[in-house]
Amino acid sequence: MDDGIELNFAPVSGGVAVRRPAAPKGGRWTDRAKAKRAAKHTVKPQTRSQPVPAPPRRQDAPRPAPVSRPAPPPVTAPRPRPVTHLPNVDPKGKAKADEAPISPARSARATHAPRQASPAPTSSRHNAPPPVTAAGPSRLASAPAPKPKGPAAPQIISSLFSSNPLPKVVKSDHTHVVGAPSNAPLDTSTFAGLGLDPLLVRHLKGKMSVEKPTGIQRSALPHMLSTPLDINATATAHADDEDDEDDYESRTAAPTIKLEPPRDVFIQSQTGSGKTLTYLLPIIQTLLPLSRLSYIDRSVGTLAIVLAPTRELAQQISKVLEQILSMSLAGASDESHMTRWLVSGLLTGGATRNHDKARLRKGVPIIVSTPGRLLDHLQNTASFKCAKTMFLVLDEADRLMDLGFEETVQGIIKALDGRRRIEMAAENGGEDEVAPIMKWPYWSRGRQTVLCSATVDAKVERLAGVALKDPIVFRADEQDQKAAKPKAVDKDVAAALQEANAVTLPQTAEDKFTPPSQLSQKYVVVPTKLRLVALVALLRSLVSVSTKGKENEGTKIIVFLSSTDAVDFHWKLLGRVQMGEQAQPVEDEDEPEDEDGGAESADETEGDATSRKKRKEKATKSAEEDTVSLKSALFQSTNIHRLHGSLPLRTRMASLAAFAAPSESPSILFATSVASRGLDLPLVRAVVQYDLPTEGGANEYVHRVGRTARAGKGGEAWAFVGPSEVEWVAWAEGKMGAAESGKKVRLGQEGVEAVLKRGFGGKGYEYEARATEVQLALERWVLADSQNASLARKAYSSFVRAYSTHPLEEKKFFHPKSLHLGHLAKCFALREAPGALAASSKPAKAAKGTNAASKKRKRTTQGSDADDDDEDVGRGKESTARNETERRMYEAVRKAGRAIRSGGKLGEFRSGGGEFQVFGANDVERMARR
Ligand SMILES: Nc1ncnc2c1ncn2[C@@H]1O[C@H](COP(=O)(O)OP(=O)(O)OP(=O)(O)O)[C@@H](O)[C@H]1O
Repeated sequence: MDDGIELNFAPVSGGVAVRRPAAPKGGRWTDRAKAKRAAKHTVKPQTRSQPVPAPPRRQDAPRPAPVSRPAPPPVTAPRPRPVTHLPNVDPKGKAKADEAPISPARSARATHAPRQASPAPTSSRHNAPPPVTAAGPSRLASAPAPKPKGPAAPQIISSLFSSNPLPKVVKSDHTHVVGAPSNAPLDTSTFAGLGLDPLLVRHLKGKMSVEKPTGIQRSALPHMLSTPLDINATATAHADDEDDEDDYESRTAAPTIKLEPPRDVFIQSQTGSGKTLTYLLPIIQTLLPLSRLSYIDRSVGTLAIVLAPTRELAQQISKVLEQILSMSLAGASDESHMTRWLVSGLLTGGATRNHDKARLRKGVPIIVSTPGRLLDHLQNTASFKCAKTMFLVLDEADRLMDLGFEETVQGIIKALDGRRRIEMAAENGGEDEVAPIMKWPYWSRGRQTVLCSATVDAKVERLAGVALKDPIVFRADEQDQKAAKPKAVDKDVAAALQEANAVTLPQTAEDKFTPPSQLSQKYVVVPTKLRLVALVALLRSLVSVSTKGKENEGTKIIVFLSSTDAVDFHWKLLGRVQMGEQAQPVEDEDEPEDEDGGAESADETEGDATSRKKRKEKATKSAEEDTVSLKSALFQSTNIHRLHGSLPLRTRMASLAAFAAPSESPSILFATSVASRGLDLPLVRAVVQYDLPTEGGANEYVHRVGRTARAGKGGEAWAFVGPSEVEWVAWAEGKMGAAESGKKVRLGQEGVEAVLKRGFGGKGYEYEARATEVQLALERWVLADSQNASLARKAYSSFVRAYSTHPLEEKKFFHPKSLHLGHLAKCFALREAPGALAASSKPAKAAKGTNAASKKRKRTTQGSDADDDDEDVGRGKESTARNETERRMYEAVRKAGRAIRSGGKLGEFRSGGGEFQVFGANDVERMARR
């Protein structure tokens, strides 16, 4: 039957890989043949039109149970024709009417009357599954939960939409307003007026399009630029010695210059307000004049260190630094020659230490580093010269604390102090014993520590206490400047605070976490089982926003998830899913033997087969790890990227670079909180918090939304909120402070129905059929391959685990007991909750368990078909069941359509019927509560 539907999906690409395994060379031919086979399996075609028949050897000697792979789908099973066309969404978010697809299910939907509000409880994480079904509610109440295992057990799945109304937008007395940009450059001052060197002013304007300072720059720069090195005094000292025959002698004889040590600085300002330039410009301006001194070169060692909590952030800061350091030195007011000794270096975990050491030996005047790697070099690299360090910057202080770097930072400070003492002592005496060294004239200037954070909490104050001495506090706000400028605290108070090892910042409204005023913050209340399709719908409408006329400004969106497993899963799922007739047939795990390998495989033992399988899995994993972008059939010409801390460094960096690169096409980045702090990704138009932060509360929320609406630009933030989590919204609003005093931060609610309609288009309730088709396609993808299924289960388990780690204060919104595990499975494209959840849903203890304990757990769960390590068990049965289930589900949807039509009048629509409203999750829920 042809329903006249045409395909309109972006072709699915195999993804862009960073590197592919090289073709094997040399060695025995058998080794080469094996390697070739492994490589072939690595890059596997995504679909096959027909299952490949198993080799005869396997037919003769069938493998012992358990069955480790699904049987191919029954060829004769009547498969309803799926919707193969999702209309594109126009910039206003409406699907074009003439593109509206037609399918039996959909045409039924298109004619039904609006649904009545049902008195039945709304489907939510709190509530039991909706009881109203075509087959009657009694079935739900009385039917025992189906057993997940065994060929005879029918796989029971739920339809997405029930007769219960979707959560409505709640009318509120307060309005959500988008204000004037609060982190934009100001028109009222100039960099030159703040005391910035004309060379830097020219470079900022000409090469970086930075013309006017932002609020925090205007506030902090005058103080931070006010303690220049007295180069003339040094130069004079040397000029006096000019006649010295031995220049080296004159260098060692340089006088010590008395300098007022600059006060430490605490910079607190909104995300995207330009804190990076606020501390980098003074460092460069202070060190730049040293370029005029002929005896200064890289061998002077390190003079400034910037610490950032993550590799991505360190790399980003290093890039900004390089950009500034690349400025032209010609045309300086003082005509004396300047040398290019001021270079920067990046030290992060993941890079080779030997490479770092070689650079450190040469000397790196400005270092950007992650804390662990820096401390490592301080402790183990003798050639690391850092005694003269004049600046230490702790960027993203709150993240440094969250990631547990307090002790590392303390260690770094101690090590720097130690090196400084030793070198000063060596200069002051012992010239006879050791080789004479250059005398450093700036010891008296000391080391200035700068601490930056967009948000301040008790942990940050503690770090400030550890790292800062008598700090001066800078904020973008005028009022705060006044309070902070003279002296943050008087001497006695400072002494007391120092003793207490804490710095207390002046209490103002700013102590609340302040998001940029121009940011449009929205939330949508989504029933758990609709989460995945609602995400697809939202992303479809966001990427469809036209960026015509703006060259290389394709929309960029970041989606935050709670675990690395969830990131991997959603990236792969949405990047690889295929729609309609393209949909994935079940993959036959057993590849036909390669001709070359035939002779060898005749002797192959079970052990060989196992190791071959392992090799194959390893090769696949490695190729997967290297892939940085995928193209999805769900979002036209959109690149999909991912970022999390478990990816190899090269993939993390490549993913980030690919996402950040200017491009015509839209891009989506699935990320964990690793992307929440400090990352400055241009053109991020929207941030979607699909999983609300499990750590860091409102603070983390503000950092995440701060990835958009930067430096005065607009942006929107979306939060997915479960029906049982709605009170979180008011709580989060209460934690945030508005940039303009007297105002409150409000999140505006958008209806889930509106989101679905915008994303899937169509008239009336057509979006339901389209959402259902998308859901089924996603579920098919999961079931098509054991690795996909494993990924889905892991993501599911990790979600539950992460969910239970919400801090006590937030437990009232995010209690694991309120999770409806059956519905939750749906949003991981699983048709039922994985049985292993009983073990994995006691997260706190299980996750913290010892290795031995986890090994024991693994052992005890072996053989269970839900265990990740043993996922293949029973897959064949599962596969057969899924096809049968899918067929029945389509049939039920069709029947609903027929019933509506046959009455000759519009009937009340009930999506799905009978079994499709029944969930098999009760048992699992009970297990999870144990
Ligand atoms: N004066 C300025 N004029 C225009 N753009 C600026 C100015 N200062 C900084 N920017 C730009 O604003 C963006 C955000 O800057 P930056 O990353 O330093 O913000 P931040 O305050 O450190 O944010 P976060 O707290 O999120 O780390 C960058 O792209 C930067 O180039």
